[in-house]
This record gives sequence, C-alpha cells and structure tokens, in this order.
Amino acid sequence: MQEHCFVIKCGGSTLAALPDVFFIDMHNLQQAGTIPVIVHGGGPAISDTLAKLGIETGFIHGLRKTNEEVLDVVEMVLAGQINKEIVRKIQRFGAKALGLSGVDGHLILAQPVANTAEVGFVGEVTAINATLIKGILAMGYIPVIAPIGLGEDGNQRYNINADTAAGAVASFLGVERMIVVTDVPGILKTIDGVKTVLPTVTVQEIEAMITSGEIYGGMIPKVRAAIQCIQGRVSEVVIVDGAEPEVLSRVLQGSGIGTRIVK
Ligand SMILES: Nc1ncnc2c1ncn2[C@@H]1O[C@H](COP(=O)(O)OP(=O)(O)O)[C@@H](O)[C@H]1O
Ligand SMILES: CC(=O)N[C@@H](CCC(=O)OP(=O)(O)O)C(=O)O
Repeated sequence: MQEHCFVIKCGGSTLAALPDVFFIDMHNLQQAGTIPVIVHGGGPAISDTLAKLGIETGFIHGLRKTNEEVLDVVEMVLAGQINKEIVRKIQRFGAKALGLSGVDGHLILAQPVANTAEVGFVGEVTAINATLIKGILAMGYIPVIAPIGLGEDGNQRYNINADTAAGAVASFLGVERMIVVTDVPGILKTIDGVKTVLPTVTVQEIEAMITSGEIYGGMIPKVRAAIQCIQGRVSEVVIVDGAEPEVLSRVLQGSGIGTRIVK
C-alpha cells in the first residue's frame, strides 16, 4: 500500500483558492489506487478567529505563541471548521474522506518544542500512528488530518505547525512523495532582477537562502520539513501553487511543475 499513497499538505493560505479540479483529481487518483493522505493548515483562519475574539496572537520563528486560550481556538478552527470544510469538499466530488486531528486514535504524539518558554503549547512530533492511517486507507477513505498533537500523558494538546506535521506523517508512513500545496508557484529567487521559480533546490542552497533572507516566514517550516523527509525515506518533496489547474496530476506525471527539493 505504501507505494500507492502520498501525502498532500494543504496550506491555509491556499485552501479557499483550490479549484474544483483539485478535488476531482483526488477522487480520480484514489480510484486509480494512488491514495492521498491530507494534512492541512489553517493559520490565516486561526488568526481571523483570534482577532474576532480579541485574543492577541504572535509568531516566534514562524511558530504561533500558544497559551491555553489560543489552544482552544486553534483546536476549534483546525479540527472543527477547516477539517470539516475539506472533508465536505472531497466528498462533494465523489471520494470518501475521514477527518481527524492528531488527538483521535493517538494519531500524532508530541512533546513540547525546545523554546516552550517563549511559544507555549507548541509541539514537535514524536510519533505518528501509521497503523491507524493505513487502516483508514484500507477502508477506502482519504484521511484528512488536523495538526493537533497529543502529549505522552494522553491529555495535553499541542499546536503543531502543519508543514512539520505533514513531514512527520510522510516519514512515518514511509511514502515516496509529499506535495506541499501553498499560495506561491514554488521557491522563488530573484535572478537578474526577475523573480524566478527554482525547478529544483538542494539542501545546501536552501540553507544559503535562509541565511541570506531569500527564504523567510512560512517558507521556512516547509523547507525544514522537506529536508527532514528527503534525508529519510521520502524520495520527493514538491512545493506547488494550489491554484494552478490540475496541479496534483501534473506533479504525479512528473511535468516539472513547482520546486522539487533534492539532496
Ligand atoms: N523564497 C520564497 N519563495 C516563495 N515564497 C516564500 C519564499 N520565502 C518566503 N515565502 C513566503 O512563504 C509563503 C508561504 O507560506 P505560508 O504563508 O505559511 O503558507 P501556507 O499557509 O501554505 O503554509 C509565501 O506566500 C511567501 O510569502
Ligand atoms: C505552531 C503553529 O504555528 N501552528 C500553526 C498551525 C496551522 C498551520 O501551520 O497552518 P498553515 O499551514 O496555514 O501555516 C498555527 O497556529 O498557525
């Protein structure tokens, strides 16, 4: 089964812009036996709801400062609103989908990140319940996963960056490929004054671009997750724009769309 499933990380930045064909593609791929496992974000929706509720928010090195009050909103928006929106959309276009957060079935186990004093209840993944994901796939459902982690005590919740969670799911499942769907056509670099999409980028080039500030903000957790994946068993991570037509089938056909991260 592992050869036939792949991970799609859907960024909150692009969820509203995903065209119908994105979900039609998902159904067709599933029918053909290439089954996606979805891990989604929802950063902008969390920020909107926090603002509506008058709760202050902020980010440190790309991670949201998360106290108990923020954690309640993160769980409500990710595991409730966004997760169910995606499940409904997939089902509307014919495929079967099952939404879960990392809490359900101990799907994502987590521990506090090193700088917990600064960021609060933000977690890093310690284990993924790959057996549960494989069971869901075997029943013919597309798993749709919200990045909330559960502490080793089985009670504490953690807010996990969605790119980090997706990378961990891909690594623990041992899939060949992860597609990171976002709101830019790949990793951009200014060459001769023109913003250009890099077709491939190496780990070394990424480190240099982070140091120079050419890769910043929300792109940093993506490339870090991608590096972790390709240094393990995942052979391909591609960053693409979700608004591009037929983006999933184009990546799977190797059409050279987006940026491929290579060793
Ligand atoms: N070199 C880069 N190339 C492309 N985008 C970059 C780069 N560096 C930083 N970014 C930023 O990363 C953003 C995508 O990350 P983010 O907003 O967190 O999206 P998502 O919600 O999909 O995770 C882009 O919109 C862009 O502003
Ligand atoms: C710890 C942390 O920062 N968690 C993120 C989780 C959502 C996310 O990562 O969403 P995107 O993929 O849309 O950025 C947050 O609270 O915004």
